[in-house]
Amino acid sequence: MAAGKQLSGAGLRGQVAGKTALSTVGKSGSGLTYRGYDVKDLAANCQFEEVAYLILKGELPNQAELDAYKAKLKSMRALPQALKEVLERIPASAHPMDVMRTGCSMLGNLETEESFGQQQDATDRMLALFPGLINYWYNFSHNGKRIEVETGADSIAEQFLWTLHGEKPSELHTQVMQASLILYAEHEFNASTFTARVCASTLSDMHSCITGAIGSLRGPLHGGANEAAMELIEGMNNPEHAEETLLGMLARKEKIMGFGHAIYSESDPRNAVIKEWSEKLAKANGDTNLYDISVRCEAVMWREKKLFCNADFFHASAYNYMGIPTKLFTPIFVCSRLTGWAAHVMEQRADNRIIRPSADYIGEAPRVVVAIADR
Ligand SMILES: CC(=O)SCCNC(=O)CCNC(=O)[C@H](O)C(C)(C)COP(=O)(O)OP(=O)(O)OC[C@H]1O[C@@H](n2cnc3c(N)ncnc32)[C@H](O)[C@@H]1OP(=O)(O)O
Ligand SMILES: O=C([O-])CC(=O)C(=O)O
Repeated sequence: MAAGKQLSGAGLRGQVAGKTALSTVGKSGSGLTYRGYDVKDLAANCQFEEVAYLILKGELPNQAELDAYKAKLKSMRALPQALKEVLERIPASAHPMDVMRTGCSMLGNLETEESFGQQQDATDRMLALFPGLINYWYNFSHNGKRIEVETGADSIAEQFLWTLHGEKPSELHTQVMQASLILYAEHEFNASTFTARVCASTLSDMHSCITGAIGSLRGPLHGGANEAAMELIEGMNNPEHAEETLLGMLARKEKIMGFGHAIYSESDPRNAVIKEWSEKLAKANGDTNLYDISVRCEAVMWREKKLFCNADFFHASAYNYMGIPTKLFTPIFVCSRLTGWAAHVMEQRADNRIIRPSADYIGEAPRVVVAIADR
């Protein structure tokens, strides 16, 4: 269990709900490790596929294993025709997280996981296909274009940006996306992962577990916070306006998205990494205003409330600098957290008991049914 923050009360906070060998969160108030490796070390030295391999299989791959894994994923990018047809029927007004949820569920109809022996292949297929899935829908519904998802992209990071923008991304953008996917990959018993594990505990199939997890991640208190943070900062003209806006919101007791965390007490270790990339992108773009606004928000929130940026806050400006539409922010989180979700499903299956907690009853005392004519 994570330690560091006072954890008690509603929302199952502080209650151990199972065991995991996948990650530790907030052990010393701020740390995050995947299978024993510090997330900052991984983000500085690895590609996302190495980290996905680590989370799913237990160890970092050697070069030959990584090459084979990337080649496998590359060969699994094509979208089935029936899935394309479903995506083409979803309107442009739909939320992309609903598109992800439907796309994942449809894939489960077309390529059903028939036995647990197929769990790794089912996961790899989703890892390979999700970036193309969301960007196929986005380009078709917004620009009337049927894109080619079998690109020459070398990695999942490159594949996402390539299928979105229709061209090979810059080295800088690919690097940022690699880091971002690594930072979001795994986080112990967060709401969406716990959803996946509850579903897995009934011995359900992988696509059902992931579809449920996508629904949980969608909310603004969880993954949806990166989009909500963007909507907040894009309404701020400059750092002074940012300060004024936040003070007003705090006075009205409004929640500021992208700040605070259920487990961390001092800081979110992912923030420093994505903040640094956001600054680099700002400088490369020759316009640091959005970054400067974000930095001021961070200072005001700490000064006023001792609330720190979580992983989502500086992702907003970083993604925006890369020309990613705001409503696609949370689907990127899906493309990454899929690794953690699937690994938790596998871990749950390996030592399963159906998850079925109890409730304190607070309803009516026992009573008898009164005939309908007498009510
Ligand atoms: C990838 C992720 O999913 S990271 C999380 C993304 N979510 C967000 O950024 C949404 C904004 N943040 C929040 O809503 C919360 O901080 C959560 C949901 C992340 C954690 O919730 P909790 O564990 O219940 O928060 P916590 O117990 O630390 O809250 C303590 C107090 O700070 C307040 N608080 C916490 N976060 C914020 C915030 N972002 N803005 C304003 N006040 C806040 C709470 O309302 C609470 O006040 P109260 O005691 O008067 O009721
Ligand atoms: O752990 C949590 O509560 C939220 C989460 O998934 C994350 O921060 O990545």
